[in-house]
Amino acid sequence: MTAEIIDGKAFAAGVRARVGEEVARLKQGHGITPGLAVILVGEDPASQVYVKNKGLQTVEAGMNSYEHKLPADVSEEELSALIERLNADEAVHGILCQFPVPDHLSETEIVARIDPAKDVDGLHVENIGLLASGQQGMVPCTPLGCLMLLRDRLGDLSGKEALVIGRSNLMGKPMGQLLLRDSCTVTIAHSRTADLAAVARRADIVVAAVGRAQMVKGDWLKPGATVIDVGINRIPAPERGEGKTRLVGDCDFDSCAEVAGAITPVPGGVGPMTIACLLANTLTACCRANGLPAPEGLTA
Ligand SMILES: NC(=O)C1=CN([C@@H]2O[C@H](COP(=O)(O)OP(=O)(O)OC[C@H]3O[C@@H](n4cnc5c(N)ncnc54)[C@H](OP(=O)(O)O)[C@@H]3O)[C@@H](O)[C@H]2O)C=CC1
Ligand SMILES: Nc1nc(=O)c2c([nH]1)NC[C@@H]1CN(c3ccc(C(=O)N[C@@H](CCC(=O)O)C(=O)O)cc3)C=[N+]21
Repeated sequence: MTAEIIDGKAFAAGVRARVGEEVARLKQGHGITPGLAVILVGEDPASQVYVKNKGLQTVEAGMNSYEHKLPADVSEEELSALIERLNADEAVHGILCQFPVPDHLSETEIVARIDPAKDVDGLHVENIGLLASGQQGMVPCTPLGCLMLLRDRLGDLSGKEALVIGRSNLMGKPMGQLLLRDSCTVTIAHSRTADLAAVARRADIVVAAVGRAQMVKGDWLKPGATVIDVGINRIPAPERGEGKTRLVGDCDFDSCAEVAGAITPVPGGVGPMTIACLLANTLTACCRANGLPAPEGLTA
């Protein structure tokens, strides 16, 4: 069997277009423009690229983008003061602090200071609690993007055996919650899981969020399984020239594509969906802040 390639890049473009239409409607009907503030601490080159892309796509969707670049040695007090200002700013509906941050700052503390209603990353304990208890909050962007791709391919997910590999707060845990909410039978695996290959062989859905290049092999999969590869790993690519690198996922794409029914590529799979869902979450937050119904199909 040769898997269908799930085109996350094209799907994400569709989500962004839909967000753009809803933003235009908000502007016309209510005179409101959603705004997203992104905070970048330090000068990590990969983070700079992501933040730039987020800003460009935010503006493309018709929303306001506010970038706050802080020096790597910014104090916790200064960062907190900025978050307080953004919490109070009515033009700002979403706030994201790009991670990782330098070691002297605490990601937990940063997230705790963001107004939960503006927490478009869905990382605040209030949003985690709302998701875990089946209530409406902000859902983390990457799991939301994965869920959209799965629903699009499989329709109703109820009764499916789903395996999430990885238990991080950012990815594995919320992904498990979302799949449970859609009535999958969910297994969350991690570094202590015994015989991961045997667990994977039962799964109709495999979401890999491990951070280990090409770890999941084709012979671990149930034939026809749907595979969502969240991993973004840069590995040496001497075939492209000396010192060159390329991006690969957590799945060994070639062997997995022989067995899976469908699989997301890296790049061009989950990554673009993350940014599209960030825009969708900002729109959702803006609607809720203004007492308007959030557009359907753009949240979980
Ligand atoms: N496409 C996108 O938009 C995004 C991509 N990513 C990518 O997704 C990947 C995961 O990210 P994140 O969740 O933040 O990573 P973390 O490092 O926070 O979590 C990794 C998880 O994988 C588990 N793990 C590690 N090794 C193994 C193993 N050998 N077998 C089984 N499980 C293992 C760990 O288990 P334990 O808890 O036991 O240590 C941990 O729960 C990364 O490649 C990251 O770059 C992340 C966010 C967004
Ligand atoms: N507060 C916070 N929230 C995040 O959601 C967050 C973060 N910090 N820090 C870093 C991770 C990683 N992340 C990605 C987003 C887009 C792509 C993406 O667009 N990837 C492209 C390729 C990009 C490239 O070529 O480098 C793709 O997969 O096709 C990847 C990874 C969001 N993260």
